[in-house]
Amino acid sequence: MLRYWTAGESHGQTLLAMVDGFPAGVTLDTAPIDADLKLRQGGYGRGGRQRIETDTVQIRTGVWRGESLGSPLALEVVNKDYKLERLDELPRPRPGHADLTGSIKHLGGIRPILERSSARETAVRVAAGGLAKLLLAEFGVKTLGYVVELGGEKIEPVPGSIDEHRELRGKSEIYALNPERDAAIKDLIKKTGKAGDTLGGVVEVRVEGLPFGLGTHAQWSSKLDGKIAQAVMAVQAIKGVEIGLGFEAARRPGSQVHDPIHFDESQRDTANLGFVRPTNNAGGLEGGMTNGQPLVVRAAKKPISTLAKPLESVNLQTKEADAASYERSDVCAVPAASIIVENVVAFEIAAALVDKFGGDSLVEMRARYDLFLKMARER
Ligand SMILES: Cc1cc2nc3c(=O)[nH]c(=O)nc-3n(C[C@H](O)[C@H](O)[C@H](O)COP(=O)(O)O)c2cc1C
Ligand SMILES: C=C(O[C@@H]1CC(C(=O)O)=C[C@@H](OP(=O)(O)O)[C@H]1O)C(=O)O
Repeated sequence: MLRYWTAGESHGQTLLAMVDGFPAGVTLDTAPIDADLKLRQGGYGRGGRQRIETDTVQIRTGVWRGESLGSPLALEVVNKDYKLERLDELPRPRPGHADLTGSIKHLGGIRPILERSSARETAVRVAAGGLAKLLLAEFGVKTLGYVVELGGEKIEPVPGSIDEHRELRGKSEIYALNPERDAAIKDLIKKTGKAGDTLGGVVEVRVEGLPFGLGTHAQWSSKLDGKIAQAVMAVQAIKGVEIGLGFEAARRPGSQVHDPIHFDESQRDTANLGFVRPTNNAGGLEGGMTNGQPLVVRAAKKPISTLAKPLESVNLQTKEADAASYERSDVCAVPAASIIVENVVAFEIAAALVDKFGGDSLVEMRARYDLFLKMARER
């Protein structure tokens, strides 16, 4: 079973992800993981913290001569802005953040809560997802996350392959796939920030090259749609998850939702085994299993809760009305969220791949993957 946990405070010494169940024999190149970490720090609208940090991953355990050992991996991203001595401070709780509820739940202060609830922790979730993507790449699986809506403005991707789209995302400061929209959306973020406010948006993740049958129909807790929904909803500030048509499917008759099944002999040797679908409204998942089509997941991110023009709050000692605390903050982190959501989805897919094909070693996984494709084609 491939799984991970994270540890670390936003302004603590370091952030850690412990990854368990990762197969032996995978070449662990940290360059693509560092590239993801850099993207996660970027995107137009990020605040002052990102000028302090330069995130890179160190793989502390589970690696020998550049290859995974099949033992647990400890991934580390060190914080530069280390200042935990401020744990005793008592800021005013920010509406929308974990401050008020966390401090009551733990019968303590706000700072210990904000230190751990902070999305700084997503640096090591992205690192764990980046590691998972190294495994996925061995099986020809490609992932991409990008922004499709920001501040209520839809940003329709221009047509293109996943590789062309990766290039487009690389050139966009808002990580969208429509270069004509960048300037206006950046302007919107700038104006909103100047007004002391913040913006949310919608990100989409596409995954291509998936074989049939990752996940299962047989047990609720192992259905891949459920696993993906949990991983994505557990990203800070994500408030909704859709797979394929998502909520729109509820508004249409069945004939305009379900994807007809055709067979194309020329695609028999690809991951879809020749079963092609003229539409992909299911977003690549039927019955909790991948169905040979691209996976399409969308996530709604709420606006940042820390406002430069703070909302009403309460002084927790005097219980008197006072403005919520503000030091510094992102104005918009939707582009960063597209990378985070991509990587948490990638981890769940890698976990499902390990479940299906065995996670002891890459060579065994490959042999079992090839055997499965052969048996599925010949059945
Ligand atoms: C990439 C990213 C950056 C974030 N930056 C901030 C920030 O600068 N200030 C803030 O108040 N919230 C920020 N958030 C959101 C909070 O972490 C989040 O709203 C909070 O932990 C409460 O959790 P919830 O929104 O999931 O209920 C960010 C979220 C993400 C994904
Ligand atoms: C540090 C990161 O994001 C942080 C997420 C965050 C929050 O409340 O979630 C609050 C801010 O922290 P700070 O008060 O130190 O500026 C963000 O910068 C990061 O993503 O690397």
